[in-house]
Amino acid sequence: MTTRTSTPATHGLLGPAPARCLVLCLVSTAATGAGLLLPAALGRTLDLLLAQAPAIRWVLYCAALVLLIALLDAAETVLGGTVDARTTAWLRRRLTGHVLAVGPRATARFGSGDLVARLVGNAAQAGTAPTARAALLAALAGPVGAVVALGLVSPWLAAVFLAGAPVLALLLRAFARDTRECVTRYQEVQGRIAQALSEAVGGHRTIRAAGTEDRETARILRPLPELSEAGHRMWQVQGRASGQSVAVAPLLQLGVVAVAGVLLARHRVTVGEVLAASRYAVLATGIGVLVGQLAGLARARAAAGRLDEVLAESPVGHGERRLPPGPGRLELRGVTALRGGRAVLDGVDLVVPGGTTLAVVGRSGAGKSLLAAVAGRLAEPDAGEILLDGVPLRELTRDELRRSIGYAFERPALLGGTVEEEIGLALDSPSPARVREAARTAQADDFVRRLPDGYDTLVADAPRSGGESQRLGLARAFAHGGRLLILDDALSSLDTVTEARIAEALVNGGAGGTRLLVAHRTATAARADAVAWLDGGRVRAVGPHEELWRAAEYRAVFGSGPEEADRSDGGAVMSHGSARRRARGRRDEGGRAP
Ligand SMILES: Nc1ncnc2c1ncn2[C@@H]1O[C@H](COP(=O)(O)OP(=O)(O)OP(=O)(O)O)[C@@H](O)[C@H]1O
Repeated sequence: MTTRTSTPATHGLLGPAPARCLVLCLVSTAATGAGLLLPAALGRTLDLLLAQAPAIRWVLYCAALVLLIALLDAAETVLGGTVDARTTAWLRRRLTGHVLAVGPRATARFGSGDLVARLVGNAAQAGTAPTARAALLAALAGPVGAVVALGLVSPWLAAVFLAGAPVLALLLRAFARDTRECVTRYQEVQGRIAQALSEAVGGHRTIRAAGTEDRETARILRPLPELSEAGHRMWQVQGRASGQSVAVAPLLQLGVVAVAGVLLARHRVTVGEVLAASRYAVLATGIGVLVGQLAGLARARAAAGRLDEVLAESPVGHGERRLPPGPGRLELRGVTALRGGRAVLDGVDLVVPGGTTLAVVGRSGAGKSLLAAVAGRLAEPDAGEILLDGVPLRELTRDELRRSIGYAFERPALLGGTVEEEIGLALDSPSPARVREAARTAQADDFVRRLPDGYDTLVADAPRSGGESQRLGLARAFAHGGRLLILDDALSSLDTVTEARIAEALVNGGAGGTRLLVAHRTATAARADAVAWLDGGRVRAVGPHEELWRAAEYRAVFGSGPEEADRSDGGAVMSHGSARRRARGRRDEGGRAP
């Protein structure tokens, strides 16, 4: 079985565009190098001018260096921007693909709002990591080069600086640690706010209906004080580091210049070298630049850490096998699925012969939807096996699995594009004829034709009721045409006439293959070849609906009391064969509950 392993979001030190990042490092370091040459050139020029020697060449050198620094800075800005953009795009692509490969587990663990915050905000921050590293490298090269240059002017000058350097190093270390802590907290609180906001946006009708807008606003923004505290702490840490550096750096610069003055008095250095030394002392103590770069890197690394948490969720693995030719026989062997610490499905054994329809019924919470999810590998069982035509689903390739099993849900997600594209979503090259045929089977053709642009109407511009959305979802499942079709309560919003027509088309082969229907209506159960009665996560009985109907507890699943059962013997309680015949002749009765 193949599983993808996750590599960190930061993708090594150079990110996903290593060549560009390397060029950026070189350009940044070259700019720093040019900045280091400038004081030496200025000192030399000053010495020549003081000695009234020809200095034009050195003046030109200085001008060329200034021009070079400006050009390198510009190149650094452009390269940095493109590396940031490419890295961010790469991270977003990778994260999006990973979240979809992990499936509902990712949303269950992080929440959709928090995931969006990570994909949008944190990916952009983490995308700056390679440039932040390059900038820090160049920023470090400045002080290191400046100390070397001081040593070249006079070892005494370097010694003065190095005596005070440990204090600066300690300051930077404490700053990096504190910044990482508060930035991580800040981003985590932002994620919580995003999560609460996404819940509120999803439930805005409920909030409006309950008139709890103010309470909801307060709930979304409840973490604001925490966010503010983390933000203030961030500024405090930065301010303290800058303040301390302001106190320490000038003392070191003063020390260097004082020693340079003494050396000048003893004719050990020239006036130009004193000028150069004073500039190198400023460069060597350039902690302010380092503070900024370190803060940027801390933000990027904290954000990358949040992306790594998502990447650590392992995606669903798939096998290498394909299905042999077959009718679509579905078999569940000892399937157990635990949710919230309890067995929602408990040792389920079930066989759906190829080409037949099985209705799954049971009280609310009996585990029907989980069974439907597990049967098509939208969810994983904790024990047991699910086989399609004798092959365990987990051994199938992803494409084979999705090609073979179609789904329709109670509330289908319509993902954008036109109605035509939506119905043909699962097909590589959906033909208009197939899309229209599926829409007709799903009783969706009429209302789609009435849309402003018919099948070319954008889903977002297609006003539709819950039942119409359900029919589009059904059309999508019918167009799919796999050997197994799973309908999880996908007829629940339809009027009884429409439901009867679709159910009729389903069981009479309009959709082909084997069908597993989660059903709440007796009429649907009556049409199926067999019914699996699920009770507390176990299969209580499997048989034709009219046989099961004799049990009062089975009738109670549909909310039918004994009197209703007595009245029902000419209604939905009939052999599935007779149900089909009746449905064909008197479709308007198809959905009537007994
Ligand atoms: N991720 C989960 N964590 C905890 N419990 C869960 C989870 N998913 C499902 N359950 C529980 O499993 C039980 C079965 O859920 P399921 O949706 O399969 O029921 P159902 O039979 O389809 O119900 P209904 O007819 O109301 O749709 C429920 O009690 C539900 O709360």
